[in-house]
Amino acid sequence: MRPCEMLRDSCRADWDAATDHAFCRALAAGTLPRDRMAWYLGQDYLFIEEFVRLLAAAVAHAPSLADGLPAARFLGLIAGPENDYFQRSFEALELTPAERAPAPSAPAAGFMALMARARRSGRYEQMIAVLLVAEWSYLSWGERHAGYDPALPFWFAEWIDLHSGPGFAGVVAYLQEQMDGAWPGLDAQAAAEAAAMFREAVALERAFFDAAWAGGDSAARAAAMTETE
Ligand SMILES: Cc1ncc(CO)c(N)n1
Ligand SMILES: Cc1ncsc1CCO
Repeated sequence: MRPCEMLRDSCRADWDAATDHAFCRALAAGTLPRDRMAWYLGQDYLFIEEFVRLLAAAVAHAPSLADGLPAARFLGLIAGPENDYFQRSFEALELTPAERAPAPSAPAAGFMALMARARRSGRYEQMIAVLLVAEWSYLSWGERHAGYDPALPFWFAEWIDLHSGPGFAGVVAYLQEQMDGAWPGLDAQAAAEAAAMFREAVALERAFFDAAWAGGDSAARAAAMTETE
């Protein structure tokens, strides 16, 4: 089995929950309430900066130019069309200033910390582990919903487009190859650290969709109130 498949299978329950989530099913069906999409986009945009820094670090640490170029091209997609998607969606969904710059939820804060840790490790395989989870898990749900109703509003339709199709599948295949290529050269400790990062990232993907589906801050507030009652 490929190392990347072995990693995925080591956290299969979280993987399956993250890649076939009720949040994504509602998004693709067009039934996701506006407030939940606004919460999700506001939270997701909080860590695009850490993501860009991490991806740039992977480019810097790639073993060769050929290994780094696909990541460099993908960086252009995030900095361009994906960033534009966020700005247009913020406008169309009329996000308030508070919704645009929310306090990070626990999973969003967890992602920011994990991405910073992977970047600062200086270890290419740790960087690739976090990037691979982010993109592979999103391709897995995106492909599931690529046949959406063309009447879907653009803030749902383009989020699926960004995470499906041959171009994005190529990004994921590249990240899988980078992980598989690095794996045989790792000692036991380095392999264990990269695997732990992979699993932590998958658990965070699941927790992030759970929080977005539960209603984000309103659910968190309700839970906090119940706790203090
Ligand atoms: C939480 C999260 N994971 C993955 C992606 C796709 O890169 C995203 N936009 N947000
Ligand atoms: C926007 C964003 N949020 C978390 S990761 C990321 C970039 C990859 O889609």
